[in-house]
Amino acid sequence: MSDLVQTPSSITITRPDDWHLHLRDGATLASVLPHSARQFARAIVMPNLKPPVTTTAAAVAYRERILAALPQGMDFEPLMTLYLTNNTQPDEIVRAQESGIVHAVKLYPAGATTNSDAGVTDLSNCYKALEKMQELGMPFLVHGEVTDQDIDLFDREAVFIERVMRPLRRDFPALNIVFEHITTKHAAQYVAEAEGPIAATITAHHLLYNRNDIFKGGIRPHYYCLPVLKREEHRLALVTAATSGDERFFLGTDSAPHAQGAKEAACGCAGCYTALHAMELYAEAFERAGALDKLEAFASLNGPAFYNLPVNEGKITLKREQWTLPEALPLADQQVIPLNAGETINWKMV
Ligand SMILES: NC(=O)N[C@@H](CC(=O)O)C(=O)O
Ligand SMILES: [Zn+2]
Ligand SMILES: [Zn+2]
Repeated sequence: MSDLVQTPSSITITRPDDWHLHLRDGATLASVLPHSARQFARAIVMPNLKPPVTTTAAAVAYRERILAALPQGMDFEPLMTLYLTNNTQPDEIVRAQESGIVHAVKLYPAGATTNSDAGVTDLSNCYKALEKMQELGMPFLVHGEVTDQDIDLFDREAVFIERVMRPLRRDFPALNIVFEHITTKHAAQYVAEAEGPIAATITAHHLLYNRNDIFKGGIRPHYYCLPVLKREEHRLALVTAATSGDERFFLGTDSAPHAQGAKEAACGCAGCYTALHAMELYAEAFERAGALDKLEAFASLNGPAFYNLPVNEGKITLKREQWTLPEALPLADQQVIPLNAGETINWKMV
């Protein structure tokens, strides 16, 4: 008798959601939105536009632009977020909560990542707003990296846990927190073991790749994102967390479109574009871990439970079928190079 587990040729799960997505705005939004709307029923939409989405009024207007850009016949619900600044007032949190369309507030430590210049320089500036969020049950989404230039780039997430996350959670033990796009064994372990309301999103690329992939045969800018890919031991810890069934871990693609020229540059932007084929990449990662049976919890059930939203009604099917990704996709009047451009992958969403 063989103990080899046969991979199923297809898998059908509840329609998934993307709990961390960059849709941008204008013509770029129109280019990328159909990809996400095909893959996901809903998405937590990141507010790091230029200028950032710092008010409920701006979030309402942005949501309307997203819905206006949605092709006829597609069914997709954008879940809006506010960009926290040093000056965000508790009143703004109340307005956000009352709007019914803002589902979270996002922390960008100033200078940590793309369009974070208006971000928070010190969380102590935000304690009134955080108190209000805790009181109202408004989730706080955290880009968890310190920005000190004297901290090694690869250590910034682990240092953030000690310097920012622990004090934050000590001072606001009932605040609902999502540690966004975790990349280290330190973050995975911290989230799995912490007491109180905390969860984490994990991208497909952090489940599939490690930092060697950024430098395979030369520098590969399309594998550069923040937080940057880490060592293999960290990737393995993320796979263990995602496939554990622990409801604290759920799907967030962090698909982040940048024009080809902005990535293939002397100072290239951070962000991987996976909106076209995200579920296929997650299926690949879960299959390799022998855990396809855990994909539905991670992609479709754990996120709604954390955000206190209903689970989607529809289903999607992923087939074991090879297909080749395009070399490039239109992005406004330029193009975006998707992750895995020109490569053949093993799963296909029907
Ligand atoms: N992840 C990235 O590398 N980039 C994101 C910003 C972010 O999520 O930190 C972007 O907006 O391009
Ligand atoms: Zn981020
Ligand atoms: Zn992001």
